[in-house]
Amino acid sequence: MPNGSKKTIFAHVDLTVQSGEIIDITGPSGCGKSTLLTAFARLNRYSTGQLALHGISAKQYSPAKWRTQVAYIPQQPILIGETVADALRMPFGMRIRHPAQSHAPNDLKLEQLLTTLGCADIEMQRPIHELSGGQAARISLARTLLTKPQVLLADEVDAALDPDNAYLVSQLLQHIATHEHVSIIRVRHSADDGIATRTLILNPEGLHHVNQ
Ligand SMILES: Nc1ncnc2c1ncn2[C@@H]1O[C@H](COP(=O)(O)OP(=O)(O)OP(=O)(O)O)[C@@H](O)[C@H]1O
Repeated sequence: MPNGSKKTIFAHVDLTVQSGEIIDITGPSGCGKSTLLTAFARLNRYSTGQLALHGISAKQYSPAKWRTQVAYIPQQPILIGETVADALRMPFGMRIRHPAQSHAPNDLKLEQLLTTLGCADIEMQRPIHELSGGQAARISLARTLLTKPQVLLADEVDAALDPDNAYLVSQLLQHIATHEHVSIIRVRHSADDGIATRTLILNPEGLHHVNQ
């Protein structure tokens, strides 16, 4: 707050997520959904609480190591480099890497990944500034998947997409959850796309079930 005072947006959030689950978090604008996802990713310095992955406390991880396992994907994809291939390989040039990232994948491997993920329509040498919003969103997801996170935090990643591209992104997320056993937590405002295993609503008292 401007005068230095503090305001609690929500409290008492208690959430356990299984491998391969897709959890949707909804709630009115400003209730703290993005704040919650950034807290899970240890990107929010104002949040307090306890996080663990497979029972191992987040305190055992450096923030950077934690984020290789618990990856936050913002609504607006940030792709770095000139081509799709550059953007996909970007994490492999970073100083802090997951062991799975020690070798940058070659072109063949990247092409196989894009095909597997239903992104074969996006050529590897395509300049990233020529990608549509939907294509950029899918490349952003593919890049994150290459680093083999265990949890994906997707912050309204389909909000700005047309129905066809939103459908492709939703299919991609379902594929990741089913075949890679990645746990996915999505913040969404859009209509139910049928892939969530649970939908939770965030309010000042915590997370509550909407369905089931
Ligand atoms: N850096 C900040 N400084 C002060 N207040 C902030 C900051 N970031 C967010 N807030 C406040 O925290 C609250 C939660 O914001 P957050 O973006 O998490 O909400 P949200 O539920 O994701 O909203 P939306 O659905 O509109 O994206 C809001 O009241 C917002 O004004």
